[in-house]
Amino acid sequence: MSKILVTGASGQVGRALAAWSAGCEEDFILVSRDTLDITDAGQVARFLEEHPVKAIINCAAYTAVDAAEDHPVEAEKINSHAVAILAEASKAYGLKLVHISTDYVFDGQKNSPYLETDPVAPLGVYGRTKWEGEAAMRAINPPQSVIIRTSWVYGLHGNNFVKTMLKLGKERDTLQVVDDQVGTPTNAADLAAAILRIVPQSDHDGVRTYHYTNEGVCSWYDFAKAVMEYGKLPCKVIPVPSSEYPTKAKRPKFSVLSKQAFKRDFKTDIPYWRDSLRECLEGVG
Ligand SMILES: NC(=O)C1=CN([C@@H]2O[C@H](COP(=O)(O)OP(=O)(O)OC[C@H]3O[C@@H](n4cnc5c(N)ncnc54)[C@H](OP(=O)(O)O)[C@@H]3O)[C@@H](O)[C@H]2O)C=CC1
Ligand SMILES: Cc1cn([C@H]2C[C@H](O)[C@@H](COP(=O)(O)OP(=O)(O)O[C@H]3O[C@@H](C)C(=O)[C@@H](O)[C@H]3O)O2)c(=O)[nH]c1=O
Repeated sequence: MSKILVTGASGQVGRALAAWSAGCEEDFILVSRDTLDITDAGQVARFLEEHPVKAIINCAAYTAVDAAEDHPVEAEKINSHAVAILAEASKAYGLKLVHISTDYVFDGQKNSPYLETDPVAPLGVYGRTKWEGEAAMRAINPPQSVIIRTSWVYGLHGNNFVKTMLKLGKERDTLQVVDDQVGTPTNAADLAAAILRIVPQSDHDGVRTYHYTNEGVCSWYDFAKAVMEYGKLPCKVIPVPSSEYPTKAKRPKFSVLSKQAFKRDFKTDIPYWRDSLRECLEGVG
């Protein structure tokens, strides 16, 4: 029976998909980099020759936003070139490719939610290489494929802002967090469920783009405060402007994504970010 291949399966979204796949009727092949390095076209082709795959969900990426500024070649290799490899392979074998992209393709100058059709203008290497990956996939145009852009993903596995806040919240009495960058957190489990809704969709040719995040809007400061509250940590969070928390890579000031297209096409509601965060942190504190 044909299976759904998940690449980058040891990352946080990959692990969330693995958790969902357990209760799913579909068969999955979950592979991490040591089994399938997606930057190696020969390896990808051999893997697809040897395994009965009908769709690929690509969760592999270079996601260290600041480190990418110093390692652009490595980021390009995984976020751009490897996406082209997967797209070519998907086209050659007639497979659907679901690829994940980011709010960091936008520059944050808008003040209403970004639509899938809005122009991109990434501020850093991570966003640029993710955009180049999207562009390569659209140019190759594998059948019935989807780019799903999301933002501020967290879960209890892997590296993410929530895990960082829980760690720092245990170590410190106060923490400064920027309040002039606004977006929407996304629980990796909710994202995994959204991706699994997309996989069977077959009403289009070529590549379609969707935005998917949790509902609502907040700053990183609001997000951090909520982590302390639901994680039952006494740490006081202090709002600061980005100028007081300098980072190697510039982040968008506003990166809220419109989810209207996803909600329309999949006729579904999306959980509010606070509800998903509370649920994720239940029992953690
Ligand atoms: N995290 C976030 O906030 C957001 C993430 N996204 C996108 O979602 C997707 C998943 O992100 P997330 O799960 O958070 O990322 P993680 O960094 O948690 O996981 C990425 C995974 O990719 C693997 N990987 C890296 N290079 C290769 C390679 N050459 N071949 C195979 N696997 C490789 C990594 O393996 P290893 O550990 O061995 O390096 C890691 O397991 C990415 O496309 C990301 O850009 C979009 C918006 C927000
Ligand atoms: C740890 C920390 C961060 N910050 C700021 C820095 C930054 O502006 C913001 C977010 O911090 P991080 O570096 O943890 O998050 P960052 O790596 O920028 O997260 C991004 O990751 C990539 C993969 C994505 O695709 C994006 O959607 C987004 O989730 O919070 C503080 O103000 N105080 C702190 O103590």
